[in-house]
Amino acid sequence: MDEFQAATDRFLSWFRSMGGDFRDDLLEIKDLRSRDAGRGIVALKDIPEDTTLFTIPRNAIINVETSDLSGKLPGIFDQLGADEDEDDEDSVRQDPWTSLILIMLYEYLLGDASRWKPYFDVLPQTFDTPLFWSEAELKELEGTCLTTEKIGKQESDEMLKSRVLKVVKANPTVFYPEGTTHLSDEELLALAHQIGSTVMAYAFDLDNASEEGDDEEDGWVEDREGKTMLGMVPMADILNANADFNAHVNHGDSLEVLSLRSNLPAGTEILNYYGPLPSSELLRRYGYVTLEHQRYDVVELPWSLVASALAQRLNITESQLPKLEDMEDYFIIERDSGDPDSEGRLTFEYKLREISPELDEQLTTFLKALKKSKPDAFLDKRQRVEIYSAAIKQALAAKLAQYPTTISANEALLKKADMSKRHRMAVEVRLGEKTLLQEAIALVDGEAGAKEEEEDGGPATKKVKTKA
Ligand SMILES: C[S@@+](CC[C@H](N)C(=O)[O-])C[C@H]1O[C@@H](n2cnc3c(N)ncnc32)[C@H](O)[C@@H]1O
Repeated sequence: MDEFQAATDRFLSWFRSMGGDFRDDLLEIKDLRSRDAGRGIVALKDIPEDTTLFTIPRNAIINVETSDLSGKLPGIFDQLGADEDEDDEDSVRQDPWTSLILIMLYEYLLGDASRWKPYFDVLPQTFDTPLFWSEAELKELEGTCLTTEKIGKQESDEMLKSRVLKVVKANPTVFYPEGTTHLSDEELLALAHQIGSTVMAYAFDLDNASEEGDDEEDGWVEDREGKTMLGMVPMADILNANADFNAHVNHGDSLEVLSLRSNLPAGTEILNYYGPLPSSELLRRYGYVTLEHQRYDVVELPWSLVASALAQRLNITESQLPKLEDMEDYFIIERDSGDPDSEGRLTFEYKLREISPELDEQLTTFLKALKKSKPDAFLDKRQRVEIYSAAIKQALAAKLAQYPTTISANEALLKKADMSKRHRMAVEVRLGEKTLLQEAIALVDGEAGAKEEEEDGGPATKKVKTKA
């Protein structure tokens, strides 16, 4: 038996010793590394709807309530969520994130003495999230929503140093068991990143036991800025996830994972749901992409591209364009993708129905202001409509040109067998965004034609609103 399987077996016995229930008559934890999916849980038999697949007692969860660290450093966790005290130089403000990272660091450094050691042995040590990509790998994401700022390496370095490392270094006797070697700053930061990334991809937002029945978002962390309690939930986090999913986590006295579908055939992977995330965000948080998430892809169109297209169309310099208050810098373009059905299936026919209501509003206001400040900028409504469509189309084309390769080059790349996982994922993110941009250009062309007909007194196409 290889070490991977041995670690899985130790984890399963430990899970049971903590009071966890796992239906091994129905399920198995499988090695899915051949398809880059780590461990996952697969049905051994056909499973009917609403079957409880496994149950996790709350004492098996790692969080502020179960780890001894909160008893050892009460001051740190008592002020969870409180505002930073500017006058107190020693005060280090913690949020649900940083407190869970501290707790995980503490338990990890305890080694064999941690109650959760067999669980740590099945958690990952390497990640494919862009935070860990080389400069050359990151270059493949050029043009996409995953900007350096969004990936946030510098920001997370600073956050970990000021809130996590500071606490560890101030309390060495708490974090380092007797006789263990203290880590250098560099080693500690690397470990904090590893743990931070585990929390990002594995932690659950824990509903309070008393709020039973409130199962919105299946308990997965959705609002990472919020003040809710985060926890690591062994076994529930062995589940992989997709936009098309078939299981659901119920938060009660214990956490229960239930099947969602009227029938889950033997051999099916049990899948959780991380929410309607675009490929870029799935990659940023979890380090993978899937075909099913592509419907949720988004593009960020900068206003600067629209403004420079306008200036070019009107034959004026950008500095001659009006300056309005409260201008948006970016506009999100996304399809109307609907929601998965009650069994987690993607039955809704997704479609791009409008470019962006916010861009429409800003551009319309902008063109009105332009007409006021430069009455000869365009003659009539028809010309304004033409300029409106042409500027958006030109901005979309300019955005399309910001990606390193064309759609056909991307498609050819994806047919190559020898691409690295990270390169392939970057190409898929790029391709998804470019496909959406092409749909957007086609939509503008269609709408421009319809508007011209409307101006000429012909039939008008009714604009359909996208989801709220
Ligand atoms: C909560 S864990 C799931 C268990 C994980 N497979 C493991 O072996 O520990 C989330 C991580 O699993 C992987 N993952 C989840 N769903 C996946 C999927 N549908 N395809 C590929 N990898 C997936 C990603 O690496 C993600 O960061």
